[in-house]
Formats: sequence, C-alpha cells, structure tokens
Amino acid sequence: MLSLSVKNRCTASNCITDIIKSYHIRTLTTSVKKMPYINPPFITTASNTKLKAFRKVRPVLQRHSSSWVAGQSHSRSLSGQSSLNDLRHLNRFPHHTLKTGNDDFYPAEQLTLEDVNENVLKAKYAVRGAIPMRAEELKAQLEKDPQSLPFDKIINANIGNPQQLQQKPLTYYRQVLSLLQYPELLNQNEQQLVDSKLFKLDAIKRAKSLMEDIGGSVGAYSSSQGVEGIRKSVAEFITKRDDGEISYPEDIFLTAGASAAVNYLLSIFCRGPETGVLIPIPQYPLYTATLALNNSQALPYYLDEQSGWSTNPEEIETVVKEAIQNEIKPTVLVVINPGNPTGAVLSPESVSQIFEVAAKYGTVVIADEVYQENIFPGTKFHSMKKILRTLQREHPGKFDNVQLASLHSTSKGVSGECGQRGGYMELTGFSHEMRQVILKLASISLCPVVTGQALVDLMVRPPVEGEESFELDQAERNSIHEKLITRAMTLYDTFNSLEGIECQKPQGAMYLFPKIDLPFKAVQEARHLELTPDEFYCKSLLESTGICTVPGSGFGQEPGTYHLRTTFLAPGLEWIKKWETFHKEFFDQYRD
Ligand SMILES: Cc1ncc(COP(=O)(O)O)c(C=O)c1O
Repeated sequence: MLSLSVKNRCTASNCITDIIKSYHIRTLTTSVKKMPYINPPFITTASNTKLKAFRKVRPVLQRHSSSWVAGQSHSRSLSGQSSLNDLRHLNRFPHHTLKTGNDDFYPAEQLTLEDVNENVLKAKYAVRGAIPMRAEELKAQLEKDPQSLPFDKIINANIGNPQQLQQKPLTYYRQVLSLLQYPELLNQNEQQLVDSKLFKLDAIKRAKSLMEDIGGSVGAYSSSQGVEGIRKSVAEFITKRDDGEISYPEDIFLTAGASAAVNYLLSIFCRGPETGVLIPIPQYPLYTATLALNNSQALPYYLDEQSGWSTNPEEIETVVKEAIQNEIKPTVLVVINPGNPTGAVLSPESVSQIFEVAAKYGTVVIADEVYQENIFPGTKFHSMKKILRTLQREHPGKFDNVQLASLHSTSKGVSGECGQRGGYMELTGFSHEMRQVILKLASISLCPVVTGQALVDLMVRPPVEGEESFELDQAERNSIHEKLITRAMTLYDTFNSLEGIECQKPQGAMYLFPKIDLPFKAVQEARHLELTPDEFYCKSLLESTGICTVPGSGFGQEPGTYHLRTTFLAPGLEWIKKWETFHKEFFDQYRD
C-alpha cells in the first residue's frame, strides 16, 4: 500500500505522468495522475521497487515543481535531516518506515547507476562485449550439458590472448621466472639444478643477475619508472632494433602492459571535451574507451581498406584542421602499427608524413607498436622512433619538438604473456616537466608488476647463440611464427574464396578484419532481431560453430559497411573449415 500526500498544485503534472509512464511505473501511475505534486517524505510505506521508481522521477519532479516542500510536518520526519530539500539526502535515505523498533535507524539503499561516474557508463569495449559474453554463457552450458549444442568447445577468436588458445609459453622465460618466484632454488647447487633437467645453466645465471637488478625480491615494489637494469636492457634493444639510433634508459618507463601506458598518457593529455585525440578507424577499442573515461573527443581518421588498410596522412591533416575549426585541440595522434584490427604495416613514407602533421600542429604521437614482432614475410617493420630520428637528422630544427611515446608489450609477439602485464613506453622529445608529470602519475600506481618487468627484460634480451637455451628458444619462436603465418594465410584464402566476404592481405599482427556483404534477407532478419548485420553474422557463427569473433562495429567501420574481427591464434585448421561450412550454409539460407 502506497500513501502519497499532496501539497501544492504544480503545472508539471503532464510531464510527471509522461516520465512515470516511460519508466513503466504502473503502480504509481494512477495515483500520480491525480497528484501533480508529490512530496516524497510523505511516502509512508513502499516497496523497494516503488522507491526506486520514485527516485527516477524525482529529479524531473524537482525541476518542474516551483517548490519542493519538505515534510517537516510529518510525524515520521527523518531524524537529523534538517533539509530534505537536499537531493543527496533523498538519495541516501529511503522515506519509508522500518519496523525496527528504533525510529532513528533507516538502512541506506545500494547505489544505482545514477550514482556512478557517467564516463564509465559511456565507455565501450567490444572485445569483451555482447558476443564474447554470449560465448561465456554457451561455455557454461557446454560444461553442464555437453550434448546440448552443435559444437563441443568455444573457440575464442575474439581476443589476442595466445596462451588461452594453447600457445605454449617460451621455456626460457618460464625457467627464469620460476627461479625468480622461488629464490630458494637459486641457493641450490647450480649443477644439481641443471642435472634435474628443469633448468638450463644460462637461465639460472640470468635469474641471478635479474634478481640482483631487481634488488632481491620480486615481491617488493620497484621504483615507479621500473627497475633501472631492465630499462637499460630495453634501451639497448631499441638502439639495436633502430640500427644504432640511441635510446636512453631514462626515457624508458616500464608499464603494466601497453594498456597502462595508454591510460597514463590519455589521462594526462585529455583535459575534457575540448581535447581531441586522433584515432585510426578501425581501431583497437582501448582508445575510444579510455577517451570516454577521460571525457574527451575521439577524432577518427579512416584507414583505406581497398589499399590494404593504408593510412592517409592527408586525411589526418584534414581531421586536424576540422577539429581546430570546431575549437577542439588535436592534442594526441594515435598510430597503431602493425594495425589492430587491420594487420596493416605502415610504410616509412606514411610515417614521415604523419610526423610532418605532428610537427606542424604540435600533436603528441602515440606509436602503439605492440605487434612489432608479428611481421609476415615480405614486410618490414619500421619503428616510428627510428624514422623520427632520421627526419631530425635530415631536416635540422623542423622535427625537434615532436613528442613521441612508443609502446611495446610482452602480451603479443611470440611471448604471448598477456596475463603477466609487462610492457614499456619510450618517451622522445618530451620536456623535463612533462616527464615529471608522467612519473608522478606512474608513482600513484606504485610500480608495474615486477615479474612483468622481468619478462620485458627477457623479451628484449632473449638467449643468444652459444648459450645453452638458444637452440630450443629459437625452435619455439620459429614454430609459433610459422603456425601463425600458416593460419593467417589459410584464413585469408578461405575468406576470399567465399561469397560475400572480402579480406585484405595481412602484413602482421594477429587479426583479420574481413568485410562481409550480407544478403538482403539476412540484413532484414538482423533488423528484426534488433542486431546490426555484423552482430547477427557473428552471433550466428558463434551459435552454430562455437567460434567467437567481434563485430566490426566494435572497432569502427565506414558507415554502411560491415566487418568482423577474428584472430588466427586458435590451434589447428579444422575450425577454419567449420567456419567455411557455416558461411556457405548461412548464405544458402539467406541468399536473395
Ligand atoms: C593495439 C593494441 N594496443 C595495446 C594492447 C594492450 O596490450 P597489453 O596487454 O600490453 O595491455 C592491445 C591488446 O590487444 C592491442 O591490440
């Protein structure tokens, strides 16, 4: 039983009724229609649902009512609340009497979505979105009842997570890491450890030297910028990779994966809606999600699908100019190279032209190079740092103020150690004070995971020829590379042999992003189910084969086109055959 009391008459009655209707608060509607002004403190009994419903309409009631009258005259007025006009009180104290025998005690409600940071609600991350969530449901169903579905397992092709898909960790990495985790082993006789066949001598030596760099225990915080000895290894790796262009340990920040670096950088540079960040479309949704969290604007620049998802620096400049006209500062430009989800690798010419734009407009460049090791035969990766140094040498003065943050990670490449959260960023061209801000932000999180830092060291300084682990390590790396390439090419060929699919040839990374041109009937069916055509295709694929992919809409795509993203990490080629069969049947079912 709900009892409402009416004080003043208010002109907002129609509005209130509409709002209440729109929230389907049927139990309240009849009463409220007759009561244009509701005074909340006079609700004497109500179910939680009714109170929640009331809270939804309350802000509108308040906006439209000339006087929100507090219920001072009510016999059960809230103790200690001098002003019930204050909405904060209304949020926290349900206005119902609880028969506790203690009139002073009113249990507070749980928070609702209205109470949380709306930027968090706005952020979207499709890689773990609706289709992967449906896959989780199906996985649970398979565990309970293995016969209930037309497949026996879920193939997670939705995320670049190699070890989830049975990629074996590199032996050398894990030998060193296990010694770091259990230092008692390091006190044993080295020969005995080697004789146990569990550890190679070079792994033991490496663990000892790393332990010294780390300072004695992976269980202790390190410096916020990361262990100095490991930063030295990273700087040496970069110098070698970039044909002698020098990198300095002071410019290296070790991070908990590349995601942490993106978070640091965007939370520093995003000042609100007047900040614009150029992101490639299609993009890895970490960027749009982080921008949403920071309440800043994504400025999309489209990659050109027909030319293998190439980047057009002229388009980037057009986007920059338009942003400036709209009074949005194009503060940051994100380049993902090799691309996720496209697999495209940038040419040195494109990179140089991107730096022209950055130099002209003072735009910070984030070079997301986490796939730099995943390069297919016939393609060469050129780091943005190396090209920047070349430009600076060739054009004295012109590129000196370019600010570049280059990111790398232990999650990808042949390491595939996503769960260990290792990564680094190299800062080039930032002022001292800006670096101090970045350091301060890093120090708020204390330090990146120390074993993740150790993994960065192993990634940038693998065993070399002559060391005991070298041969096995090389064999393991080559096998991972070969399998990835074989699967990528099989999938690519399969897609291009099928009706209604067109796929650009990948040059690197771990993904294919084919375009799907669905028959009209399939598009209609998707609409009927309130799905986009790409969602409908991905959902049908999942429910028929167990293959979990991500609709192109999660990454951004040219309006009117539909894509999906798949990894090629799942072992074997059988699943590709299953996909082919599904696709043919799908088209047979929906062909016009
Ligand atoms: C382009 C890109 N950048 C960054 C990341 C995040 O990687 P990490 O695991 O190092 O945080 C990913 C992960 O898939 C990615 O694809």
